[in-house]
Amino acid sequence: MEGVDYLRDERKKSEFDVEAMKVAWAGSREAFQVSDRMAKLVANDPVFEKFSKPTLGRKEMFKNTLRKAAYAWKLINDLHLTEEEAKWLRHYIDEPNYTDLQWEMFVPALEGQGSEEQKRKWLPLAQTMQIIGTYAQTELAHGSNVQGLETTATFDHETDQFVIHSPTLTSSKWWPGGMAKVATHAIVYARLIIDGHFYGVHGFIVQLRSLEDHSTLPGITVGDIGMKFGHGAYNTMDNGVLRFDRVRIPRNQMLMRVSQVTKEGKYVQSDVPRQLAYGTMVSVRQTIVSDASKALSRAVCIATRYSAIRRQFGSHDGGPETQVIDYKTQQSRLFPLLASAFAFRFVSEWLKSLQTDVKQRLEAKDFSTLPEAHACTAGLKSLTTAATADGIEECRKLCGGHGYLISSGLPELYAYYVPACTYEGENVVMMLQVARFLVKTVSEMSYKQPVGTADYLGRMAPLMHNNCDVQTAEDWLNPSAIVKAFETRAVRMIVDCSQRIAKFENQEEGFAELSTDLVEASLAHCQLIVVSTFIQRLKQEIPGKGVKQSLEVLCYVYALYLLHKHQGDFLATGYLTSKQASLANDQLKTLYSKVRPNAIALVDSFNHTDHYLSSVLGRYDGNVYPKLYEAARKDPLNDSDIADGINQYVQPILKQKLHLAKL
Ligand SMILES: CCCCCCC/C=C/C(=O)SCCNC(=O)CCNC(=O)[C@H](O)C(C)(C)COP(=O)(O)OP(=O)(O)OC[C@H]1O[C@@H](n2cnc3c(N)ncnc32)[C@H](O)[C@@H]1OP(=O)(O)O
Ligand SMILES: Cc1cc2nc3c(=O)[nH]c(=O)nc-3n(C[C@H](O)[C@H](O)[C@H](O)COP(=O)(O)OP(=O)(O)OC[C@H]3O[C@@H](n4cnc5c(N)ncnc54)[C@H](O)[C@@H]3O)c2cc1C
Repeated sequence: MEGVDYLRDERKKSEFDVEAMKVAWAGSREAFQVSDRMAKLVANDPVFEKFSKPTLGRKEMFKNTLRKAAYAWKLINDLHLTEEEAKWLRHYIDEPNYTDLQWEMFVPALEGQGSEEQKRKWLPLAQTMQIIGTYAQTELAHGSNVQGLETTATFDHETDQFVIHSPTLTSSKWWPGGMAKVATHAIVYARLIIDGHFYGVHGFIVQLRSLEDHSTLPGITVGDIGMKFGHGAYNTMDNGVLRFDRVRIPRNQMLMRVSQVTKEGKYVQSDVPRQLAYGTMVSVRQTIVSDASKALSRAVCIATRYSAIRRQFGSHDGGPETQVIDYKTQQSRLFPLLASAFAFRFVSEWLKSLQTDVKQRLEAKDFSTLPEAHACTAGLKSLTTAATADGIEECRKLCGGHGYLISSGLPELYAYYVPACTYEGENVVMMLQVARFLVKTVSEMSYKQPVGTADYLGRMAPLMHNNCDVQTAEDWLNPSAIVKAFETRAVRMIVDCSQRIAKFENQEEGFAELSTDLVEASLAHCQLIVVSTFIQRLKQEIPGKGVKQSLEVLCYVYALYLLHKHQGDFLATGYLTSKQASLANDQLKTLYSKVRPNAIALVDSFNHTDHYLSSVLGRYDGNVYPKLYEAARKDPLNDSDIADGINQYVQPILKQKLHLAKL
């Protein structure tokens, strides 16, 4: 039998309706149809082929990406694609480029931080790509600490302008995507100075390049920061360095929704919280959570299909060897990742609805849920990107040696994905923001009832004293037993930290001293959110034969895998006995055997095209070995029998007339 037959047989084992599961994964039939249509559009268009990428040099690679982006823009216009369709189209092209910054950061920053007048002027230009923008916040010496940025924007009364300046080498803007070669404009974050007084960091719209000939404008020095991790991966993006030598911009190019500077040089703070100036980061963090499920599902799809095809050991009397997916160890590494992909998918949907709610409230000047939204996006960004980056690497290992080949799709995916742990808020720094929110919530509880994702903190008294009542492995197949375990673990970890911080005279010092424990407590809180969201999702109607049941199994896998992985926390906080933890692990193993027959159908439900996967190991048809051969044959080293350099450097060695005795 060949891989093709193995996958065909696997698909027959499925116990649920795959087409209905595709809809459950996508969120709705409409969402499925849009993403499916765009995936096929990209996969079937030769302009978007990506197999040649690993053999291209940086300049060719960059130019090729520009070509694809231009073609995509033409398609978007010619086919009158909706915003949603255009988003999916760009996603499936699968090459980081300047348009990511344009649509994910530049436009949202204008929308979220611009005044009505500014939006009227700048948004149409950006939305029609008459200007191309980037988000220039990070500097050589400061990324996480936004208030530490050094670039200055000094108000000049006489000319009614701001003077944007990079006073030091370390104030050079460093990292912004699309900035080195493409962007014509940037939203530059700089310290506002009026009459010698500092007014904190604000965003300013600054033109970098001529709209006539694309040359850099006077006072601007801009370039690329150099190659990044991996060969292809993020190197299609021109991350840039930028310096200003007293560049002047009109006063009305400071983003003025949150605060304004008048003609007289008066600083006016609107009646909105200053944190709204960080709003772009919050909205992108939500997108990053959604992207985590896409990247993880992609790696899991490759590793699962290949694990069903790959056979090692266990052959008796010349019979077939064991499919590696049947090894319990393979299942215990792979299936939690499969479950995590679904968990991240559902939590990202929930986070999106939370954001929509916050946006509506902000418009009505209700800022009460802003801290929670910040904590949720920061924490879930951190949790999902860390787990996805680790998960992709685990999938590579699950594919053995072939996983290390570029043609497996996994090394490129990993190199492309890992910076998500750093950009848009370094993961530990983000978890500390969650910790700040939790500690503050606990400290305010005597007069303010916690709500939303923190409401369980309001049930502190019972949660601090109850014990788990699970007695058999089956008892763990109970959503309320699971939620209670996760709530109790989180509450006890948070309260423990809060109590220890309270003993410090200086609370900030206490926070710093306990930061390692605080990060763990924040992770426990965020895991509770993911687990609860998965459980809540299952309470909704989910049509299709066996779909809900399969998702229930995955939900339990996700929760009990976390419980097993972090059993130290669960035991240390005293809620579980070691017997109960061990019963959870027994149940987990039973659940793996329920996932097993559905594994291939579950990864088919992601609806990933072969183009998107770009993996010989993850091919839908399972025709792995012949295609591995074919991909290898295409390597430039195989163009000729005698490679360049052999005659020059190898033959002379071979032809030496040295005698062994003389060596
Ligand atoms: C999917 C497409 C991908 C596109 C490509 C991605 C390209 C990448 C782009 C980038 O990376 S852009 C640069 C991103 N940079 C960051 O994310 C920087 C991270 N740092 C920060 O966000 C902040 O500086 C900080 C770490 C949150 C600290 O901020 P600051 O020092 O100003 O504040 P604090 O004094 O700590 O906090 C004050 C107060 O405000 C709360 N808060 C902080 N941020 C927010 C927010 N975004 N929304 C609401 N509230 C916020 C914070 O918790 C404090 O609250 P209290 O404790 O006072 O209640
Ligand atoms: C691929 C890529 C694309 C990017 N694109 C953009 C872009 O378009 N625009 C833009 O403006 N920026 C961009 N960035 C920059 C990115 O946002 C920053 O790198 C990120 O915010 C992290 O900041 P940093 O580099 O200063 O890390 P640092 O803060 O220097 O982190 C270094 C270490 O210090 C630790 N640390 C820092 N502060 C604390 C603390 N308070 N407590 C405990 N530990 C701490 C961190 O956990 C980390 O381990 C990009 C970065 C990458 C990698």
